[in-house]
Amino acid sequence: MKGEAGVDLPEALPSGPSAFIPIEEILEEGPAQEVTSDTLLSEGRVDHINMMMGLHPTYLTCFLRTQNALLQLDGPLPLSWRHFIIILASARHQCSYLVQHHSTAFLLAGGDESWLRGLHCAPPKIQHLQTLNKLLAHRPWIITQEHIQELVCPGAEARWSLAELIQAIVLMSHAHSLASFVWGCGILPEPEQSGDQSLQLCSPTESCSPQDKARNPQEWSDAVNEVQLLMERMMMVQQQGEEFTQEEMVTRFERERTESLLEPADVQCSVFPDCFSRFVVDADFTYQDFSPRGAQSPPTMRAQDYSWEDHGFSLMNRLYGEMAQLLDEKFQVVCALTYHTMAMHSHVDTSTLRKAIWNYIHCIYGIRYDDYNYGEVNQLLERSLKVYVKTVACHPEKTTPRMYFSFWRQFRHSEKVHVNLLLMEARMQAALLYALRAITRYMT
Ligand SMILES: CC(C)C[C@H](N)C(=O)O
Repeated sequence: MKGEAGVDLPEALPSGPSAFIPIEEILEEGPAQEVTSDTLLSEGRVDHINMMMGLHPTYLTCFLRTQNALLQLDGPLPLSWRHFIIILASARHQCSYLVQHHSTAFLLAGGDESWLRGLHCAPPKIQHLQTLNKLLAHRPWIITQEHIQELVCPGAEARWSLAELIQAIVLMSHAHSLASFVWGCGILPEPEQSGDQSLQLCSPTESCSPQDKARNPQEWSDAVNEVQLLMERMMMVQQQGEEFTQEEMVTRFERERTESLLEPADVQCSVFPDCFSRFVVDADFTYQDFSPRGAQSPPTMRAQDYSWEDHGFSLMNRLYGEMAQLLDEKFQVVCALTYHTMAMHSHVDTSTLRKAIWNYIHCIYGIRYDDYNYGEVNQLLERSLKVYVKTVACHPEKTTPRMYFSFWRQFRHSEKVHVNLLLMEARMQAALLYALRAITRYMT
């Protein structure tokens, strides 16, 4: 940018709720008024996360209901503990927004200030959650009944009851997925958080101006054609009546899974700033892809062997009934969410596309649906979208503005936020399924 004297002026730092989405577009698109009136009054004000989710009010309502039940209603864990668990979980994804917000809430709930010096200052019982926190965040498929047993077995020092443990598990996976949302939407610190320099450094400060989006006529018409092409593919997928053998279906799943290994290569752990490392043990432990079909490849979880609807829900219902209902509703709402729009088009059936996104995330987490043809993922999700989805779901802290802007260049921001909702819920469900399966095995 040139000033009057032709001197280069620094671009203004992004302000508002998101580094990726101009505030005007959020206010324009979002039915902020409605949302602020009822749901948010209790919160006192609308924070950046809620403003973003407010682009999808139906979802926001059930999200807040769940979050409120988790953090404020009666439950086995003391309120301050719940905030502390969220801090531990969000630190794994270097999410300063959540660490800071819940540090304040922790103190307000009467938490002991010294715990904020680091995990080692918290009681051993909380420290013992570290392993599960780490696995839930990065490789939930490794969780076994032994991990559960170590925490709840009657002989264990500082033992967890199953009721407490299930609440802690929901809190951790809630925080991990919310960290994905924060990074995926480029959520900026709240005004009162900005003062803390050490945390500010860890937030997405780089932003892209709208000019970075396709603006010249050629690029624009390419973009329009891309949407057209995608819609044609969606129609094709819907009409395909072809039947494939089970073997072919498995091969297609494996192909997607293996190809996803080739996505973001730069996943080496960068420096872990101190504001997070004090809450994290074994910081180098991150998402590790399944090795391509071979010796150590962990077995796929087949959805018909363990699914939320048939297995996870009923176990959770026994151990933490209100939460099971709330989560179930949230999953249903997010899966059904549609405005029948695609960028500049309306009256479109987008179910195949939304399903492909959901199933792709489960595929990255090793969950396979027997009756789903993974060829559809390949036909409907362009490479830049896959890169973005995989990064936000597995390594959210590596999300860059470039990734956000490169996929679906002609779609609305609210549609990209919609992708993030699918992403965070699919991720949360995947992690919960593995944890619940381990509890089932422990109990039987
Ligand atoms: C994620 C988006 C493509 C969703 C689409 N706008 C719909 O309303 O269904």
